[in-house]
Amino acid sequence: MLLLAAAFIVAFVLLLYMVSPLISPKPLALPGAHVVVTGGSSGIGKCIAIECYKQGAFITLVARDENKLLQAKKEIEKHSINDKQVVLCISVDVSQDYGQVENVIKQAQEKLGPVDMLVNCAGTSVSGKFEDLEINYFERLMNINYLGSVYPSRAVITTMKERRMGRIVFVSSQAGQLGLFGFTAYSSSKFALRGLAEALQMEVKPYNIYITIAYPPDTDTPGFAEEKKTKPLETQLISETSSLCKPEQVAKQIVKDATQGNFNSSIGSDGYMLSSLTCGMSPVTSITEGLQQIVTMGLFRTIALFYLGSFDSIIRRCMIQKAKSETVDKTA
Ligand SMILES: NC(=O)C1=CN([C@@H]2O[C@H](COP(=O)(O)OP(=O)(O)OC[C@H]3O[C@@H](n4cnc5c(N)ncnc54)[C@H](OP(=O)(O)O)[C@@H]3O)[C@@H](O)[C@H]2O)C=CC1
Ligand SMILES: CCCCCCCCCCCCCCCC(=O)[C@@H](N)CO
Repeated sequence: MLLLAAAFIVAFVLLLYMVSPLISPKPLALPGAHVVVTGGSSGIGKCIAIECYKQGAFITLVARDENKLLQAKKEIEKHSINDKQVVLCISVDVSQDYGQVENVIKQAQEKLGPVDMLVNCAGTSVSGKFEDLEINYFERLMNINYLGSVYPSRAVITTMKERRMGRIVFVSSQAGQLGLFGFTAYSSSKFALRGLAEALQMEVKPYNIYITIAYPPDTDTPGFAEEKKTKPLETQLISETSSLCKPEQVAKQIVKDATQGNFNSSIGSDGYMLSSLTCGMSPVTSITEGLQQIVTMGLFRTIALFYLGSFDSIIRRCMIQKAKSETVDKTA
């Protein structure tokens, strides 16, 4: 009986591997490709642009501040591998007006040809307790992190579908896989990207277009330095569970996953566990990935329960600490 079950499982796995070419996309060749990176003037976005440029791509950088854009352009151009490569800069706020964003994409396509890969990396974060966050932050983060990814994607999708090729990357966050203390506004805007990515992937897969959603942990960037200034202690302590990454490292992983057409892009062992644990109904891009999810889910849920327990105790300890220092203040 046991033997029969084992034989059945082996046959099943073999069958899966036989159909695997059907679900594994052909990698995108970066040499000569046109890659648009929003938020390409700083941090992770800039490193993604450098990584693509090093592999021979033509780059369009999109962000608001023109000086930062020019600075980044100079830095990226140091990594050229041939004298035909171009870095184009366009200044626009991706979160404001769809018409503006559509124009910018048109300009970029006129100069450097149709977009082969769009990386939506413009984004920002604010942390604080739900009742302390100014109410307009909830709108602002949705505008920048969510709509700021919808607009550029919407502007490139028709041409991608016509050409039967393309890649679109959304940069979410580990805080887009689990909601955590201090991130009521940020986490929701990053979770929204997951819904967008899944729905869009289902629509565009028959057109040979592949979507990647990346979930980086804390990454050492100018944006992160800014965020640290106002981060609640609880958020900081919980976030430290996951290690601090270098933007170059995160960028390399994202570019690799995007060119290969992987739906999920994560980094590190906690990134791997989180992605496996939260895979839900997201598409798989390889049989190995699917099998790993099936086998590890129960184990990772068990580990997750311990993490959740430790997060609760961090929050409780912070509360006690605060209460203590308040009574000291009163008696002083
Ligand atoms: N660093 C981290 O710890 C992590 C970051 N992430 C995500 O990665 C992405 C990049 O983060 P990071 O590199 O730290 O960020 P940075 O703050 O270093 O860079 C953000 C980039 O986005 C641009 N940008 C911001 N708002 C807009 C806008 N409205 N329109 C156009 N461009 C805009 C900025 O340029 P300008 O201001 O000139 O417009 C800049 O180029 C974000 O989406 C972030 O949420 C995810 C997980 C962890
Ligand atoms: C099996 C289960 C494993 C569980 C591991 C849990 C790890 C949780 C850490 C959450 C870190 C959130 C980082 C957000 C980074 C970010 O987006 C901001 N820095 C934006 O600037």
